[in-house]
Amino acid sequence: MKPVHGLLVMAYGTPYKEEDIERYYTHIRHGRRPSQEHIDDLKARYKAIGGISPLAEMTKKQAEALVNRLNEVQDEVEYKLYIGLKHIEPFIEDAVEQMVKDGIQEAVSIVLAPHFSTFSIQSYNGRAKETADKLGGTLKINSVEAWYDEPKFIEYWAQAILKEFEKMSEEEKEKACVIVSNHSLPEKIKQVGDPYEQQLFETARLIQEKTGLPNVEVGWQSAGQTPEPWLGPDVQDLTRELYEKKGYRSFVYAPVGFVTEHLEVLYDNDIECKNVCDELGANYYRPPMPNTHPLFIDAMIDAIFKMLEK
Ligand SMILES: CC1=C(CCC(=O)O)c2cc3nc(cc4[nH]c(cc5[nH]c(cc1n2)c(C)c5CCC(=O)O)c(CCC(=O)O)c4C)C(CCC(=O)O)=C3C
Ligand SMILES: [Fe+2]
Repeated sequence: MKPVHGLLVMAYGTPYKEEDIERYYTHIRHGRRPSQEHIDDLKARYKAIGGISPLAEMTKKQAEALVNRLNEVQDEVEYKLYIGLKHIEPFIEDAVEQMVKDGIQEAVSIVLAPHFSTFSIQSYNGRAKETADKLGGTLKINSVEAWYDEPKFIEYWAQAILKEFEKMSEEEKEKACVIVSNHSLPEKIKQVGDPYEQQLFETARLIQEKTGLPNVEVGWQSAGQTPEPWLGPDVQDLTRELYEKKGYRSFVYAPVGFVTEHLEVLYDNDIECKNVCDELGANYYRPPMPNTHPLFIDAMIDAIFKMLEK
């Protein structure tokens, strides 16, 4: 009999129905209830993308694709899937507790976000390990930290971006640029040597190398509503600036820090960035997100094996 190990797949989580929005937002704000105005604003954004986000469903599909593939490509261990979410049930703690209850002694964990940050990946992995320790330390979790430079991940985006360029005439291509982006974070992360910003630059560099496209820019999106400075330039401001200063007339948005068509992509890119393009009279393109694309699933599989071999 093969030993059974856990595969802990962690993701952000999303409200399952409208009534969940308030407690979900409160959890994101570390238990501080957002103002009614902020809640109404968030409700309106979910409404604008069709009521709820496809994220819950897609996280499940991605996690299932990952465990199936992991059990297909190796024969030594039987991996059992556990899903743990950051801001809604099943929480990361629930998933780890279930693994311990099931008698799992070893697990691999991966977050469905490519870039490491103390704000994101570190807090996911930290919560998982703390829970395992609290429950007696019988469960060892080996965590993948980042996979922003995995060749198959870059290949996915390169192919997806080039497919958008195929829709353009030669003339349009000359005035087109790619905007590679990730979720903004407070600028103060740089003071603790957080690699988040550099990792996005590296993803963009690798995509540029793979596609051979001349115009690749980096931006940040979906910044929070606080007075402190956030990483910039914001993708909307950047679009205006590139239109004016570099004369670009077509924009291909690649929000590579995300892996699914969810709120930040369907609203912040497909509505807000599209509005800026419409206003400028520029063309808007946004390739499909990785979702369960085999190249994407295999990129995470490669990251898991590299981590286990270390
Ligand atoms: C780094 C990062 C990622 C990427 C890495 C990862 O995936 O972990 C990410 C992803 C996501 N963020 C998401 C949703 C939200 N994030 C918020 C707010 C915030 N995110 C932050 C950071 C991140 N977030 C921060 C520092 C805040 C401000 C908190 C504050 O106010 O102090 C808010 C509050 C309202 C607003 O600000 O828009 C919402 C609704 C969804 C789900 C979308 C859906 O449901 O489809 C996803 C995938
Ligand atoms: Fe967020």
